[in-house]
Amino acid sequence: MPKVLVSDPIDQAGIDILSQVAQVDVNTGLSAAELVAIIPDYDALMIRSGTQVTKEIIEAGNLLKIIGRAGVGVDNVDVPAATRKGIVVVNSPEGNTIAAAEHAIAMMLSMSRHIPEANASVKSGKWERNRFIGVEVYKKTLGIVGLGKIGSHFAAAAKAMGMKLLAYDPFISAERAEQLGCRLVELELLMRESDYITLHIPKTPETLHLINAEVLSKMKPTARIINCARGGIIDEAALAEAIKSGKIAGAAIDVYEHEPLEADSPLRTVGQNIVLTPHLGASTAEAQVNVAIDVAEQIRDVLLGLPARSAVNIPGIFPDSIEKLKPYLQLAETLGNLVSQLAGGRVDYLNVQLQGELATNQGQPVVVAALKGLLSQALRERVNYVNASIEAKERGIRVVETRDASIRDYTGSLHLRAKGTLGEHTVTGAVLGESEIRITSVDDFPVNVAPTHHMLFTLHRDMPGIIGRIGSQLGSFNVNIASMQVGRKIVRGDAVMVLSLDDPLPEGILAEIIKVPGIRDAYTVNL
Ligand SMILES: NC(=O)c1ccc[n+]([C@@H]2O[C@H](COP(=O)([O-])OP(=O)(O)OC[C@H]3O[C@@H](n4cnc5c(N)ncnc54)[C@H](O)[C@@H]3O)[C@@H](O)[C@H]2O)c1
Ligand SMILES: O=C(O)[C@H](O)COP(=O)(O)O
Repeated sequence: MPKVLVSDPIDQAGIDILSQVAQVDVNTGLSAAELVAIIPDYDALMIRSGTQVTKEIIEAGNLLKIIGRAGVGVDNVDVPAATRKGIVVVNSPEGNTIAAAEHAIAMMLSMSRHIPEANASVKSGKWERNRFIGVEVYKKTLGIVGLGKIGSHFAAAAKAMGMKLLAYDPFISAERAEQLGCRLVELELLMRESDYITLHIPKTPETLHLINAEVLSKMKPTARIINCARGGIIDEAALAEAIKSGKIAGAAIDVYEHEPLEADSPLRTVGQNIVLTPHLGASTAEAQVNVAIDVAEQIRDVLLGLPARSAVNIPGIFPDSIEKLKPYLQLAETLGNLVSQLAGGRVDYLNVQLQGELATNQGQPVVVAALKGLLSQALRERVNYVNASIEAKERGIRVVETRDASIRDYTGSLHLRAKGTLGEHTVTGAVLGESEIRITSVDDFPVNVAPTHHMLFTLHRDMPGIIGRIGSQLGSFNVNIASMQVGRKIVRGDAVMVLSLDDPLPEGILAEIIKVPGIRDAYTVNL
């Protein structure tokens, strides 16, 4: 039974799903060294934002197949290191969207009406009505930085509260922003014109300290900023200084550059114009059930050998297309493996052509599958859908994807051309019915054969007696032929022979086959 380590608090709903297929160990609060020590025993790791999944932990995880982040942000996972090791990283992109947006809205209103201090004041026995005069958000301008899932939900609620909306998001079209009632502007204008600024962007090298002293200095002295996205997007020292010096009116912060927030953080000294919560954006009962189920299901699927629907490091495989593409991924992998053996291993060029109906599909997953097959002879089980592209790049394989929807020999077909130490070779394949894979051409000679474990391909002159001679040769080595097919373009010209064998070809027999008169070349292939 596979083993799953759960190293952050996860809702029981997720544990129950995992327990059906794995031994689940919940062990929270581990140090990095403790994790490095125990991770070699585990096939999967399930986390929230509390566990820093470093390169050292990933490298120690020799059985690890998947890291599941029960939430959105994967900035606490060294994703490149996981990709390199072929470990799929999944998250729950939508499970806590509403929770995070509602928390940001709550932070905006709390800060505007001094709710945290008023609450503390009443609980301490006071009745200070004049001390807590707030401001309204109605008719104020809200600047949303990052108009993705959470930013969009905030926009809808803010619009309903009568706010005017600006948005900065270089990856969103003006039309989309308009649909959400936002005017898309540059960051500087947003900082200058907004009364409230709310951040909903990922933490990346580009967004680290995006909101620094200079950017804060553009804000109105009456403006307030909310960060329920990620710590580190705002420079905390600069923020504390801007509020203390009256350059801006206040801030509401849920996330910090270092979590838990250090005891001596400058943010703790700002006083009443800042509202701080301990990373509670996703902490609702509903969101925790959503993310736990979402990620546990993906871990379960990957442990069962099925694809994950929200993998962050498998390029371009979208959940709704996985089912439809599955037989073509298998076809691409088989053809990649076949063409690499025909081309003699060390391939330096691969062209993947999607033909017919397949040409209208996402190409990237098919290309990745072809690369996985291509590299499988060299890397065996070390190559998978996660690291195939990186491994190919590192080996200097030039990969070109082309499409030709006009080729209609089959509903959809795939043509691979590879150049390696044995020259350039091509193979084509198609899927018949639901999932039957066929090799439909080899070096542009038409055939129609199902791939099998042990195969022999020959290039020969189409002349009488040659098939018999090959059959006798194989017979003399006690190799049984399961099926045989010849493909030719013209009578008595060149032809290919494709034989499926029940046994692997013994050492030395290929050299004998090549000696048969009329045989130009012969290749053994193990799929
Ligand atoms: N506080 C919490 O507990 C909590 C909960 C959930 C999510 N989050 C965080 O909220 C953030 C947003 O999550 P989401 O689900 O809306 O993500 P999302 O991917 O749907 O949206 C992010 C948006 O940011 C935009 N963006 C990326 N780089 C940008 C840049 N440099 N400048 C401006 N815009 C940029 C993207 O185009 C996208 O539209 C993430 O950082 C996530 O980790 C925090
Ligand atoms: O990115 C997220 O999903 C949030 O930051 C939530 O983090 P958490 O799971 O640790 O609450």
